[in-house]
Amino acid sequence: MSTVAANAPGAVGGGLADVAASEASLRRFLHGLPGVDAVGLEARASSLGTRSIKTSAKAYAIDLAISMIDLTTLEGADTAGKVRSLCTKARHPDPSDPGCPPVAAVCVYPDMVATARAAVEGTGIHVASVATAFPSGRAGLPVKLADTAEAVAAGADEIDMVIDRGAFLSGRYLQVFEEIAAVRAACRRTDGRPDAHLKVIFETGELQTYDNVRRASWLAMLAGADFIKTSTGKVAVNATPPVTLLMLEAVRDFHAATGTQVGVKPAGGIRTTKDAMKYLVMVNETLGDSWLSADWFRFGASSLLNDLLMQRQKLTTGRYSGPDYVTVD
Ligand SMILES: O=C[C@H](O)COP(=O)(O)O
Repeated sequence: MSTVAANAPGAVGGGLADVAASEASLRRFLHGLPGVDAVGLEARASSLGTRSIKTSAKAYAIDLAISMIDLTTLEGADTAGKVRSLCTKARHPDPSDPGCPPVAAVCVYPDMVATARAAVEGTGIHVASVATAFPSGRAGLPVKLADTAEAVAAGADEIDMVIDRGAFLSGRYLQVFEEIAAVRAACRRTDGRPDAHLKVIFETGELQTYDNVRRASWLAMLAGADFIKTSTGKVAVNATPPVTLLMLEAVRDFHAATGTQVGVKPAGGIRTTKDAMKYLVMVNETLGDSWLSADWFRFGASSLLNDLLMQRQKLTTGRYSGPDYVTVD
């Protein structure tokens, strides 16, 4: 068992269920996690990024990466037409090749969920929606729960919530825990359809330290997150390999301590096939095969799909078709 898992109360008989019994116990637990060795973490992330994937392994990895994309549009200027065209692309990323897999999900604002739902109905592609006053998280809990409920009622399969970074950085961990648990409860449905899955976004570019990323990961998983997600894509620093590796390791340790499997979604700024391959190597090396599917790993990205399609075409035909081959986002 890893150092973190060995340090977890569940692993030493204390019971993880009691960790959030009070602000003091939650703080004691989160601050009792081992400090992150930044040099070691960055070296590990960098060495995993040098692995080369070629030929048939590359073809497999490109299709896997496509199938793991949450194809995203999160702009103030989004229209129903733009969302419908995103959904068309999500269903048939390469219209000339029926063998090209669809993406995992489309990710939109809550008011666009109904449009997206209608456009992907029956395809198996999920509709994900950002909620809880995305991207800042600056609203009271009733507003955040209404935001979530609107998206779930309109047919979202997945909710991507942002944490209150102000509360987290002020050390009000129980408030963040309770907010996540309340949003998790708002993801439930009473009409027999499966509950929406909850992805918890940390906005790691605002969390200041690797130690905080490790604490946020454990906090979110303890509160019931189905996935932990790095970023909104709306700040200067979004997903990075070291931060994602740290979150993968937290997921591994949480699984060792509790038996619960949690997914990971790096998001923001992932634009090239080369980058996507690095992330897949990290998942494989840290968590293994069981996480190498869209059920447990996603890329949150608006333009990565285009580069994957260009590389896919290159492998199939031996030449690049150029950016005009893929549809403009
Ligand atoms: O969650 C996904 C991000 O908002 C997309 O970011 P991106 O446009 O940098 O790919």
